[in-house]
Amino acid sequence: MAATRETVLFELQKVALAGGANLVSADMVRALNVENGVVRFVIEAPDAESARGLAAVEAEAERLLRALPGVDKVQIVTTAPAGARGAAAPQVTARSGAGAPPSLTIGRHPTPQAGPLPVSGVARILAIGSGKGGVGKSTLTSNLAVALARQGRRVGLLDADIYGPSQPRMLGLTGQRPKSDGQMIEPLHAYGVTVMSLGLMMKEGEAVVWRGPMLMGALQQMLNQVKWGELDVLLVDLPPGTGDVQLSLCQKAQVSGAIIVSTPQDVALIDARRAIDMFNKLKTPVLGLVENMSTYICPNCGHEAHLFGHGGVAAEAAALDLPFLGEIPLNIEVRLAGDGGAPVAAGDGPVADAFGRLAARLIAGGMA
Ligand SMILES: Nc1ncnc2c1ncn2[C@@H]1O[C@H](COP(=O)(O)OP(=O)(O)OP(=O)(O)O)[C@@H](O)[C@H]1O
Repeated sequence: MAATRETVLFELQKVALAGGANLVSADMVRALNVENGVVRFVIEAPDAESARGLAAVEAEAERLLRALPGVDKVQIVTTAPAGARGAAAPQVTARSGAGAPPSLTIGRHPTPQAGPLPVSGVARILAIGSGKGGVGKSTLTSNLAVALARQGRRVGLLDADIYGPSQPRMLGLTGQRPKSDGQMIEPLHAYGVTVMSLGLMMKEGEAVVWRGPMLMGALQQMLNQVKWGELDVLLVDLPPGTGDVQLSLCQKAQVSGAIIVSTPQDVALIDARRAIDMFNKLKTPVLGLVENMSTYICPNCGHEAHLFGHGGVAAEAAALDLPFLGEIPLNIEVRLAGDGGAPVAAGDGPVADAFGRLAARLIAGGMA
């Protein structure tokens, strides 16, 4: 029997932390990915000092997961957000991956730069963020990119979700490698979208263990050493939360705005608020909110249900005086299509239409 996200989370609930909480109840598990017998996730500690004290917790989590049937490999990265109490510098430690950056030229220290710069040939950069992991930010990014391309826009997608780069899989590019002449990288293309992902520069299953400055350098390279060509819009799929990548992107590139993805539950909305706060502090305009996993329509009987509630994100947008950009239904096709490397927005049907409407709204508003 294959391990699933649910069985993994069940095991992780058994990993106790000091003070009586566990890894799941303390909301420290990020970017959980269970695929082909490999379990990967990030433990996000509140600060570097706590991160250093989590070796026993990591070991216990690894022991429990390895005992699950169908699990061949477990990769855990422990991280603490930049600037958190006790963190002299952004900290990332890893159990696997041996600490070395990828052998390719990606992942170097940043070159000095006065302030945010435009990316040559790219008219707009849109950051797609979320406060919480697993709300469908990567799914939304790939499908929105495809929907925009279908409406005639020249679209690029940069997968900067270093903890769990999923765009190569979602866009059917697994196994393909971009070519590099040592100076510039030739991006890949899928469904009319120009694609680059840090995941494409790493060996399969390799955990990213770069520290803050290294990350900043890698992101700078992704922006400036990739042959993006002429683009109307470059979508950047950010990792969940409010960490180094968000900070680096907004410091290095002239980001036109951020779109925040959330599910309707209160707990996701609380985290979404944090993400909005961060973009405000970074002086990056928040262009609006999108509700994912909104209404569930039963494929058999057409009955509509609101598994995670409905309308929470629209209400939040109104409360924060931000535009509500649209909603994407919860639909099994979205997941199957993403897992199968053929985004649902590339086809026809109600979900593809929902992404089409979102794309049209952004184009009409001059955002894409
Ligand atoms: N509207 C939807 N309907 C059904 N399944 C969805 C929907 N949106 C996303 N999913 C599924 O939910 C899971 C998480 O989505 P995704 O990886 O896009 O989230 P994320 O926010 O990018 O997560 P991470 O924290 O890993 O970056 C995936 O299996 C995806 O296929």
